[in-house]
Amino acid sequence: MSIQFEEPLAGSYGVVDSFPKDFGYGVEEGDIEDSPAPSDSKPRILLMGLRRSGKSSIQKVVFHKMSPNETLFLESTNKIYKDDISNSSFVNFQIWDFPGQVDFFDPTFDYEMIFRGTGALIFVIDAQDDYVEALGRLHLTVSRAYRVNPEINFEVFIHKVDGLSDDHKIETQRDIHQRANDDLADASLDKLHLSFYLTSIYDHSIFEAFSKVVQKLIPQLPTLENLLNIFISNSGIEKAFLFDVVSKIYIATDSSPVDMQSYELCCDMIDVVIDVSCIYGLKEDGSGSAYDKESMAIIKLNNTTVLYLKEVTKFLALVCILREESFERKGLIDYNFHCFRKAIHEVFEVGVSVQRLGTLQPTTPSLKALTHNGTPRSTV
Ligand SMILES: Nc1nc2c(ncn2[C@@H]2O[C@H](COP(=O)(O)OP(=O)(O)OP(=O)(O)O)[C@@H](O)[C@H]2O)c(=O)[nH]1
Repeated sequence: MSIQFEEPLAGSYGVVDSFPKDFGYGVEEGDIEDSPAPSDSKPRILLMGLRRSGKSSIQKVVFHKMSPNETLFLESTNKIYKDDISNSSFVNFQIWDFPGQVDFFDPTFDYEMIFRGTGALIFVIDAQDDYVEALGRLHLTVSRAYRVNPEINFEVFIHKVDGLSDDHKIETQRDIHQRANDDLADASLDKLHLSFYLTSIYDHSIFEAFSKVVQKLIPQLPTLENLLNIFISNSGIEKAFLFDVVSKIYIATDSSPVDMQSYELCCDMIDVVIDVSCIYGLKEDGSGSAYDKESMAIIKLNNTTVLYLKEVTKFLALVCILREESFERKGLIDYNFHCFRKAIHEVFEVGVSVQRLGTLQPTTPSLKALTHNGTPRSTV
């Protein structure tokens, strides 16, 4: 495997650990609050579930580069933990990690206000534990939330599946799916749609699941998908992902199916590029950024596959997989990329200026007027 980095590499040696975990991408350290401030207008993703189901671990691993083993030492959350993920002009949301024992009957817990501004509610179920109690909690939570705000996307993470065999995973998913939907049908809540994902922090499944949750909250998704389709079909590329570099969640991909291996390969490429850049790319005094306008890398694998990464915006990178033969027309690919990048910037600029005009606030109601594939739907 030959690796060709075109990142300007300064001669300094740094230590990866010295690299700030959020590397200046605007992710603020979370603040701990007793009660949420009503002025919070950013769309919210809520992480709920029983104690020790893995909520804080998910948040730390996906958004703060914590290694899965370190989560063993996480202490139990006993207040709502708000994490501002302002990592791009349109993926601009907050994650609220709830303590396991949220009590809906506690008068100080203003769940109506919380659910009203929520884009997605992720309910985490520990698949290695007996999940009967979790299912009861799931039903109580989603039915309450749905009554307050029927536009919330309800996402169920069947979590910690690393401990289960493949057969057991499928059986657990089927069983949880069946029981949760039966409970909803009994309560005449058939319109409430739950999406299920099998997840673990020990592999890429948690990033994949989070990618899908976030994509549903991006109004520009159909435009991004279209741009990616046009780009790959004119450049002989097999698969392209638009990645949020900090979290490694992909905010869009072309419309060909995603296979887990390609996604993992692209995630690994981001890790390699950022790590090498941190060690060799920063200035001697440690200043500079591991990811900037000049960031790009080409990795040729021994199976005639080429990986191609380029900076799109401060937060986003395009990562593509293509055959060696197609890469012979690198000039064409670079030119098409230039046009693609320009188009993406225009999409963002329009988004920002529309927000400035006040016609589209990044609040849940406008985000919710979308179907799962991002196309507009009439509100219920
Ligand atoms: N095997 C396995 N263990 C996990 C996974 N995710 C989290 N854990 C472990 O589950 C335990 C509880 O994780 P937390 O993230 O603290 O759980 P929590 O839901 O935030 O707990 P509370 O703060 O008490 O509500 C930790 O020991 C984690 O290491 C996973 O995907 N697989």
